[in-house]
Amino acid sequence: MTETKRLKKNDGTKEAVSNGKASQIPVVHPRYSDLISRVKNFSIIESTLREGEQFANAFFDQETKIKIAKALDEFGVEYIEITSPAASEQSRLDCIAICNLGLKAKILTHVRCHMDDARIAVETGVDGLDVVIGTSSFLREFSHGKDMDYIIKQATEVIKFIQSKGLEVRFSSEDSFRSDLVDLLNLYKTVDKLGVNRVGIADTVGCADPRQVYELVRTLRGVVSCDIETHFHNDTGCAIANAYAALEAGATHIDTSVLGIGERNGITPLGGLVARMYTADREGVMAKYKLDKLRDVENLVAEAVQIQVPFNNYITGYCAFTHKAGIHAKAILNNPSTYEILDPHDFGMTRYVSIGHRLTGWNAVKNRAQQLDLALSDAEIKEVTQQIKQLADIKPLGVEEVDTLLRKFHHEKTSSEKAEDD
Ligand SMILES: CC(=O)SCCNC(=O)CCNC(=O)[C@H](O)C(C)(C)COP(=O)(O)OP(=O)(O)OC[C@H]1O[C@@H](n2cnc3c(N)ncnc32)[C@H](O)[C@@H]1OP(=O)(O)O
Ligand SMILES: O=C(O)CCC(=O)C(=O)O
Ligand SMILES: [Zn+2]
Repeated sequence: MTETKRLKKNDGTKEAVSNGKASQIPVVHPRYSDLISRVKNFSIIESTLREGEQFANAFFDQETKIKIAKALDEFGVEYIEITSPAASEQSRLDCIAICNLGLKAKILTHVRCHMDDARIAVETGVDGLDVVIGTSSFLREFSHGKDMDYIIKQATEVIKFIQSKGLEVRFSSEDSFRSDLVDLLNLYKTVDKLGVNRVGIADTVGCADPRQVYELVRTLRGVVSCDIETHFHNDTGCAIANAYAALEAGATHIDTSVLGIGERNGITPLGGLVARMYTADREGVMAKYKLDKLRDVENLVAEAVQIQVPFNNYITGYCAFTHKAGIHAKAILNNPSTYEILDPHDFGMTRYVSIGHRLTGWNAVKNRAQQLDLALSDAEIKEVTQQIKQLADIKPLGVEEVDTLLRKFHHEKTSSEKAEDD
């Protein structure tokens, strides 16, 4: 495997070169440039320590929670959301411990729309409470059994109580996309008038698509004056696209978790959201977040919940910046922007051009020979490429095997040239 070395200038792109590593990032503008878009001005509510604790494998002891909270803070997320202190005594103690860390990120806890939970939560030292209650007919009937009038009454009491403690309050409807729109807007209008900091929309079952998200958030944007938080489950693979659509429509806050962990198959992953937002506003995202810390926080969480970082993970997956086919390899070696929208170096990652397989082309082999300082003509490189392909038709070769073959080939060529000269 080989780091790219050669560069060619390509007009119309920005070029940055260091140690043979080139990045030519095309300037990609968000599709919607209208004034309500918050694509360039959003905050992350990082919920690994709340939604993430709902992941099947998650058991976070206090030490682990603290490590994760510190790593998220270091990365630069604006908010860290933690499990309700009403869940258990240890959850309450952990909540207090995290509040006492003095992190830059604001600490929120997530509670049912219930005075019992709110009373416990306001005593923990959090900066704010994320209050939630189901509004779809499914949840009204089968979860809490309350009608909309009751929800409004309960919400009013809980919100006023939290405000009386001087804390930030967000009010959210669970299962928003299967809730009645009139009910929903009526509820949000009421809580907006009460002066909540944010209202939240949650795609609790992962049923929404980006167009539905855009329409609902845009409608809501016209109805409330407070900030709008959004939360997307990934059951049907739309969690990142939905988050982006929400921002385009004027949402201000996006919920994430590291590697997307959460109930069932989880929510918008932090890394995936960052990848998406970077393509829309590279400078803004690089200024807000320490992108080279992403891998550390993902490794930390992966270890804590005993999973592997998926091979195709956004940014940090082991092959996220590996280029294999000959056509790709040639172009990448000339200009990485040909097949990369993310510059690996911005994330502390490295690009690889994989050789030693039957899809290898002579340009990639030439690059490797140059790295090994083996002077070979183009014709010779093409000859040895055929040898590599023949062997790789039987089984792929490791980089060491390719190197050995190249060295041997070079040695034979130079020895025979020398013999001819003598
Ligand atoms: C979509 C989401 O992810 S929302 C966040 C989910 N998070 C959690 O559930 C946090 C962890 N949960 C827990 O530890 C427990 O469920 C607790 C402490 C919150 C409640 O525990 P229990 O009192 O034993 O109740 P249980 O979990 O069986 O049922 C939930 C109760 O909350 C009620 N409820 C459910 N949602 C809400 C809500 N948003 N607001 C108010 N009450 C609610 C239900 O009606 C039920 O009440 P019941 O005791 O009268 O039947
Ligand atoms: O509080 C919220 O907005 C979201 C709650 C939640 O996890 C969900 O609805 O999936
Ligand atoms: Zn959720």
